[in-house]
Amino acid sequence: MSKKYTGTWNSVNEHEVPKWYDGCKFGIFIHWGIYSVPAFAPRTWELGAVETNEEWFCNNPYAEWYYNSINVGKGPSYEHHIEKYGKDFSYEDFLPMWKAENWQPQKWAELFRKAGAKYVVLTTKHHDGFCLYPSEYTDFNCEELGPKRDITGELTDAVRSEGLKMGLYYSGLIDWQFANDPIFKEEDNFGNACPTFEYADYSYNQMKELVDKYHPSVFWNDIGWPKQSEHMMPYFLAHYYNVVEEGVVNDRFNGLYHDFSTKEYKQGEANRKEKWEMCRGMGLSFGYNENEGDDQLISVPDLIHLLVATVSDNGNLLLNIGPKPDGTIPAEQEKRLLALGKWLEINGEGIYDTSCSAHLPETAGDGVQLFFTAKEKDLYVFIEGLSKEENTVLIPGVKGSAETLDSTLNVQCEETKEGMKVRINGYDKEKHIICLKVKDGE
Ligand SMILES: C[C@@H]1N[C@H](CNC(=O)c2cc3ccccc3o2)[C@@H](O)[C@H](O)[C@@H]1O
Repeated sequence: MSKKYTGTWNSVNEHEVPKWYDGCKFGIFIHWGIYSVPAFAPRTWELGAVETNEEWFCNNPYAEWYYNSINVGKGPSYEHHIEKYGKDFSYEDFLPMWKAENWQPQKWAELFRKAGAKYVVLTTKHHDGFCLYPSEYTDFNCEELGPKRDITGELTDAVRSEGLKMGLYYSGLIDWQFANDPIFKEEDNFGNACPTFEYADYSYNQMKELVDKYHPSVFWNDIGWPKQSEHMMPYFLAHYYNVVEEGVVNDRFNGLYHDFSTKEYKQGEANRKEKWEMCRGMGLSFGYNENEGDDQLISVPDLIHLLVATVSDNGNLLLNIGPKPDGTIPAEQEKRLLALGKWLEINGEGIYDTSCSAHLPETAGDGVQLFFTAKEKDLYVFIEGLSKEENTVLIPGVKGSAETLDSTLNVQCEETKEGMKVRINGYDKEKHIICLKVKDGE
């Protein structure tokens, strides 16, 4: 019998992070919207690498911020818009160009499964206020306009038919249909956006209709929660957990509450003592950016490193894809998803359903890095930075014997007083990071 929550902080604070979320480790984020039509942003910085001041907002690398990037009236996106579309072409004029004519949600869901992802998070309403579902509270939605399909409903069905969990993203505190002054600095962004009770009611009702219509396993709120409805938060959470027993929420509700904390590119702190999630695009943008071709996206080795380093530190990786307006996924993004899936087919036992090991990451000499995960008493050792076919690596403080998850590798172990010395034969760089299993090694 599932617990019943009441609309009090005491009640909802009893909620625990469900095991499924911790065990999944890898999800797919999807930013798809009107902004996918212009698909333009300058390639500047990773969030968190520089101050989010006027220079950031006038050279925003996030293509999904196109509305604001032209609204600020200066910078590369503004100039691009004037040159390519002209001063009189509005953001909403892109809507008829978003046809999703080649969109096959089942193909997306199959690709996410092959990538080794276990959950998906789709933008249902980003900052531009356009809803990717038939909301009862606005006609500015994708059933009435643009694709003229229930994108959220169709993708939710496809994702669940492939055995993955479905999560929904909602821009809780920025909605340029309600407040569209150009944003030049953080304070405009988080503190003063949408300061009306009308918006607080609207967003509360939309968040509830998303829960009631789609029963999302993850409610991924962004930016913040309207101050005028902060007192309603326990009621929202109680309703969500009563309707979706396995539900989880992130930490972007004005710091009032979270099941898991988040990082975004270089912004945010991760504390391995609590569950956290890293989200980022494959380039510098979440929305599709035509300026980001194969050479500008994160490499496969760096992607595998990011997943291993995140999971070994008690995190999940929520990796974003930015689809094209016709509903196809850019080939350079698909290529990386399939490469990650191939690696996980061999090494996933050391990733999925593991917990943080007592062993901290460390270097093992010759540029070799070690990362650890655990599954009950078993220890998994990830070895990064091998370069030769034959390698000897010392794993400090680890006893017993190890087997490799990659059956094409040959591993011999020797116990020394410093730890386990392993000889690895058959390595090649296409294997990237390898994983050893040490029975009862944790
Ligand atoms: C997933 C991305 N989120 C961006 C907004 N980011 C945040 O609100 C944010 C980033 C962040 C990092 C650490 C802790 C909290 C945080 O909040 C949002 O502006 C982007 O367009 C994209 O949707």
